Amino acid sequence: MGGHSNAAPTALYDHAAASDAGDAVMARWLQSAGLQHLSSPLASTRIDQRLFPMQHGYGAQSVEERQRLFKLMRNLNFNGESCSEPYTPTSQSFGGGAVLDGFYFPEFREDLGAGLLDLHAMDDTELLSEHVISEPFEPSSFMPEGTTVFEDDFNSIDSKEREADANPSLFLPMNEKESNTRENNVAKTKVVVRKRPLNKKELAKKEDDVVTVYDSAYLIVHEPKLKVDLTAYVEKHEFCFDAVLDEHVSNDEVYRVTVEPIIPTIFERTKATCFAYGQAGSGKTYTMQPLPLRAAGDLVRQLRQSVYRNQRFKLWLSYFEIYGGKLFDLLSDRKKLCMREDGRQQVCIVGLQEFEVSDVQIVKEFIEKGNASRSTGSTGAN
Ligand SMILES: Nc1ncnc2c1ncn2[C@@H]1O[C@H](COP(=O)(O)OP(=O)(O)OP(=O)(O)O)[C@@H](O)[C@H]1O
Repeated sequence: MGGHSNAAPTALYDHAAASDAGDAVMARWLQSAGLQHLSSPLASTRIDQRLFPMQHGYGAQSVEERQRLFKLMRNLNFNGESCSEPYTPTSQSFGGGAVLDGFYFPEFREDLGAGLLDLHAMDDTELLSEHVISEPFEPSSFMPEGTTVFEDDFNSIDSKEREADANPSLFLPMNEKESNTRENNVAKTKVVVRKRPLNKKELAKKEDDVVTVYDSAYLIVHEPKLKVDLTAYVEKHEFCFDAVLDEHVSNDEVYRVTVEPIIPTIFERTKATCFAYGQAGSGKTYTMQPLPLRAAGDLVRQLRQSVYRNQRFKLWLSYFEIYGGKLFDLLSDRKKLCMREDGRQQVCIVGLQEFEVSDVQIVKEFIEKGNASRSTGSTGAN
């Protein structure tokens, strides 16, 4: 419990004194983020009113001010969370760059904790993290030209940080924290959507093509709807992905956009996974089936390069199916296997047959053997 431990903390808590001290703390707290002009109206109101400046159009007005206030309040929540002590004015610390380090105000916490303003639920991206730099993400084309979300954020960095940024010796190279943050912002998942053409059945029924692809990254779903007076109208829903492939794109192009770019990463001891998701008949099998063989071709080619041959890299193949909640080895007469987690939380399939392969033709034979053992069924959709 530390230095503030006592048997009845609430009995020792002086509301009036804490309120005055709280106002002073509040003023310094706001000042630390350059929001001192908000402190006087806040100081004269009750704490629960302080929590709603944004909802009531009172207090922080500009986007920048709101972001700063949100950041401050979020810090408050984080710092308060680890502490269960009653408020003690003398223990406040405002040292260093941490805004409100050690600040803890039970009344404030209670109101925050009521779920009215769940700061933990907010995503960093919404708040424009201070260390996010526009790389490696491309600016969204939905943003008006010249808009830089980071500009606001840069302005919100306090003057000390700006001084540091202006000094090239401090600014370059990036410190470890910044470089880690930047690395963490690199997308590790790529989502690619493939539109399949209308099938014979859909064409025969003269069904509408409700998906339009544009710019290889966006699609619009046209949803037919009825107004209350039964007039028909179409609602458009726009979605953006890492890539969107239209109905004219070949399986080769799918490979080039999805799997080919991750082949080199495997040789850097990275795990790579490619999976398809979609409703029955949407084209998962059609899309996925050619990929492993194409990937094997590239992998075998890479393995033959002297740099990897010398490192004794090898290619192993296994093929299993999870069907009806059970796991079957497709290269071992559909032998039923168990999936377990080892002491290091690594998922293992106990007894799964693995074959070393060094030739694409052998890979092809294994894939064909496995395909023949797969469970298939048909539905109205496929
Ligand atoms: N891009 C495409 N171009 C041409 N035909 C396609 C395309 N995608 C899918 N098809 C055809 O649509 C039908 C359904 O595709 P597929 O079997 O791959 O769907 P699925 O998502 O695997 O279905 P299920 O989940 O039921 O197994 C197949 O006849 C397939 O040949």
